[in-house]
Amino acid sequence: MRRERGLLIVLSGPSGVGKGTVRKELFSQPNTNYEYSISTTTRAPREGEVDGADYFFKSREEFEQMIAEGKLLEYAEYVGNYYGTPLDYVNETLDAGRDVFLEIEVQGAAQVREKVKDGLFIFLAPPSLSELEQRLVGRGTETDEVIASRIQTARLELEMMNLYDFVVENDEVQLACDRINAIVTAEHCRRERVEKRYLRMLEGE
Ligand SMILES: Nc1ncnc2c1ncn2[C@@H]1O[C@H](COP(=O)(O)OP(=O)(O)OP(=O)(O)O)[C@@H](O)[C@H]1O
Ligand SMILES: Nc1nc2c(ncn2[C@@H]2O[C@H](COP(=O)(O)O)[C@@H](O)[C@H]2O)c(=O)[nH]1
Repeated sequence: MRRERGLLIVLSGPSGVGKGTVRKELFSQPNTNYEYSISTTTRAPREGEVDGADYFFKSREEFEQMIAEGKLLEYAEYVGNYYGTPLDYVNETLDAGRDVFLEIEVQGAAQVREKVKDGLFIFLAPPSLSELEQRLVGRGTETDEVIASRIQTARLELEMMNLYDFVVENDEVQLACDRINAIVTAEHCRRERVEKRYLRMLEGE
């Protein structure tokens, strides 16, 4: 029997909105059925970050080699560093019938949108721009200059939210997780219904 391909779930949104926080909370819940795709980056590890768990940390040369060899589903240069999604892991996991969860910035999400027509695209939005800035400042991982650059980029990114299937506000982490889980569940139901309708139609031919 043919195994059904998994669903590719893309969570995107501006830096500091809480994508990583929401993703970690989602994956800490025992009933979560998604597989997280670990990205590769040329950014230096932050304190406490582990190679192979938070990111696969690479040199620019290594990353450019991966681009040249077609090993990335998407990649983007974001505020001075490369970030990308390893292609093989995504394909192998989807082929095994498991859902894959990407947490990526908006340029990369736009590339995936072009390539994976049946993906599920969710934009995580902040309650306000000032709250976004407070979160970036409060995280304390970037210099003032980088924060200013990320806020400037965020203004452009927010304009792209209408290109997504769903916009989820991250006012409270648990609420945002509940909304995402509800969207994924609904998407599974919708696809199942469409497939069943097709099967009935084909049987009637
Ligand atoms: N709902 C929330 N309410 C208040 N603070 C939040 C909320 N969600 C996340 N934060 C805080 O905002 C900061 C940024 O969150 P996080 O690092 O998850 O953002 P991000 O979107 O993954 O950023 P980046 O894209 O730069 O990796 C963190 O300090 C986090 O604790
Ligand atoms: N296009 C991609 N963007 C990615 C990927 N992995 C992470 N990201 C995004 O980059 C920014 C910055 O991340 P940070 O860890 O330096 O704060 C953030 O928006 C991430 O979501 C990826 O594989 N592709």
